[in-house]
Order: sequence, then C-alpha cells, then structure tokens
Amino acid sequence: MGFTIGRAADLLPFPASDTHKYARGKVVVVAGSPRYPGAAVLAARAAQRMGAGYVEAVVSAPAVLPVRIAGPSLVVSDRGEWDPPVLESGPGRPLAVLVGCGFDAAGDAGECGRLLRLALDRAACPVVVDGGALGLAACDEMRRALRLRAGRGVATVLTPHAGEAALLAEAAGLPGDFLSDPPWRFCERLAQAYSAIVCLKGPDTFVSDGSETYAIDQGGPELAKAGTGDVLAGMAAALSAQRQGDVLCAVTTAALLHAEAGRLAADRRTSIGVIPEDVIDELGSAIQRVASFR
Ligand SMILES: NC(=O)C1=CN([C@@H]2O[C@H](COP(=O)(O)OP(=O)(O)OC[C@H]3O[C@@H](n4cnc5c(N)ncnc54)[C@H](OP(=O)(O)O)[C@@H]3O)[C@@H](O)[C@H]2O)[C@@H](O)CC1
Ligand SMILES: Nc1ncnc2c1ncn2[C@@H]1O[C@H](COP(=O)(O)OP(=O)(O)O)[C@@H](O)[C@H]1O
Repeated sequence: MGFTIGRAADLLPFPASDTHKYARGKVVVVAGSPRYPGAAVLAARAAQRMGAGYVEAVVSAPAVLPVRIAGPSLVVSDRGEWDPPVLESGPGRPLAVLVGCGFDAAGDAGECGRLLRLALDRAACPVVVDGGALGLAACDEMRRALRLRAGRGVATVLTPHAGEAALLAEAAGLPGDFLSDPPWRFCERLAQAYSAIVCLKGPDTFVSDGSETYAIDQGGPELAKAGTGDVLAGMAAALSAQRQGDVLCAVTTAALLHAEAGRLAADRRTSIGVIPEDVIDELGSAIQRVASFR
C-alpha cells in the first residue's frame, strides 16, 4: 500500500549519455477544446518536464496557433485531421497517448468520443484517459474497449477525481454502497470494473491495477486549483511511456512527484498562491529530491 520514495527514485528516467529524443519517449497529447485550450498546454508542458523527448499536442483547430505560441518546442496538429493508422512503441522508441484533458464533452461530445475511440483502438501502447474523456469512458462500449486492450496486454490508465469516479462507478453498475468503501478499496473495484489502472485523485491519491494498490498522501491543499490534474496527467503519460513494463508504478511515481512539486511550490509561493504552472516549474527540484533517495 505504501510506496517508498526509494522505489520512485529507481523509476526516474534519467537519460543515458547516448540517448536521442525518440528513445526518451514520445507522448501524444490529444487534449483541449475551443472552450479549454489551456489544459492541453499544461499537460504537454508537464510531459516535457517529466522527461519525454518528443511531445505532440493534438488540439482543436482554433487552438493550434495559440498552443504553438505557448509552447514552441511542441509539435502541434489539428485534431480534426488526427487519424493515425496505428500508434505503437518501436524498438527503443517508447510511446504513450494522453487523451481528454480539457475535452468539453458537453459542447463537443461527437468529436471527443471519436478521439477517445481512436486512441483506445489504435494505440498499442499505454493510454492515459483524463478530464472530459472520463465521462465518455463511463459506458459499456468503452469498458469493452478497455477489456480488449487489457487482453492485448496494453495498459490503460484512468485518472478520475471523486466526481468523475462516481460517474464511472455508476456506469459500471457498482453497488450504490461503493461510496462507503474506503477509498483504496473503491479505487481497486473501479480498476477491476474497467480493466484499467485507476488513479483516484483527491487529498490522498490512490493508484490501483485491481490487485495491487498504492497510496500517495504527500500532497497538500495547494494542489486544489483548476489545472493541477492536467499537469498530473501529462506527467503520468510521460512516465508511462518511459516505463511501459511497470505502468502502475510509473503512475504512482508521477503522483508522488506531483505532490512533492506542489509542496516545493508552496514553500516558495505559499499554499494560497500556487498555480499549476508553478507545479510544473518545481518538477525539476522534486525530481532532484526524490533522486537523492537512490
Ligand atoms: N485551463 C484549462 O483549460 C482547464 C481545463 N480543465 C478541463 O476542463 C474540463 C472540465 O473540467 P471542469 O473543471 O470544468 O469540470 P470538472 O472538474 O469535471 O467538474 C465537473 C463537476 O464534477 C464535480 N467535481 C469536480 N471536482 C470534484 C471533486 N474533486 N470531487 C467531487 N466532485 C467533483 C462537481 O460537481 P458537483 O459535485 O458540484 O455536483 C463539478 O461541478 C475537463 O476536461 C478538464 O480537464 C480543468 O482541468 C481546469 C483547467
Ligand atoms: N486538498 C488536496 N490535497 C492534496 N491534493 C489535492 C487536494 N485537492 C486536489 N488535489 C490534487 O489536485 C489535483 C486536481 O485534479 P483535478 O480535480 O482533476 O483538477 P483539474 O481537472 O482542474 O486539473 C489532483 O491531483 C488531486 O489529487
């Protein structure tokens, strides 16, 4: 249940001296919407800071230029044209897909559903499902798609907050008493119901693959600000790309570093003033702190 800092330290993806950008992991961030373009920038930036060597942001047409300006090192494309044949890690070229941060499922359900289905069907690599895509995942069709992915041996990660977790539980027909379960048990049941790794976010965060569950309790209330979840999703995707063989521990390590970075940001800005961008900025110091436990 406990996840030691030493364990996280061993998973840190320090690059080898002879590496190249693709060897450090590519993350495709399918995120944002005309209403929430900023979520794509937060997630993509966090993936870069978490070590991904190549980050592609697939965003709505009106967001292409603003995202290019916000992140000149991002490769940005129009989601309306996104129709990849297959997305798979090549030898020495790890890949992961993040889908859903900043999806506006109410305003844009058709296009968001298409993007989620494409990601789940075509990505033979870890897929992290966050934000507005979680509501779309809360149905039998998507649960079947997740079961198929698990059968193919590829990990899917769901990152709900309590509200999104309640939607997922209801759609999976989990008994109405699930809310009275201890949160780790609820997280475990959700993971089983969706054949996925579930990262249940809150003041304490739980990460489960349905049999093994870890708790991260280092986070503080400075993280309770719109956009910090997008940062965690980008970090989780980057580490999942780089640690494909152990996505459960990769996501747990991301949650631990996110909590540490929040704490370091609060030391500088106070728990009142921290914004998600500060959490990204402190990620390097959080990595250094965790690395000192190696
Ligand atoms: N800069 C950007 O572009 C940003 C974009 N963002 C993106 O926008 C999209 C929509 O996100 P959002 O924040 O508008 O709605 P969301 O959080 O789903 O809340 C909906 C309802 O859920 C509930 N609820 C919420 N939190 C809860 C909790 N912890 N525990 C329990 N319940 C909770 C609550 O319902 P209530 O309980 O009040 O009935 C709330 O009214 C999404 O894709 C996201 O990624 C954001 O990341 C922000 C920065
Ligand atoms: N009181 C709190 N203490 C510690 N961490 C928190 C607290 N409130 C929220 N968080 C963390 O902040 C993040 C918020 O994510 P989320 O609710 O998805 O926000 P958003 O969608 O606006 O980005 C999660 O990682 C969650 O664990």
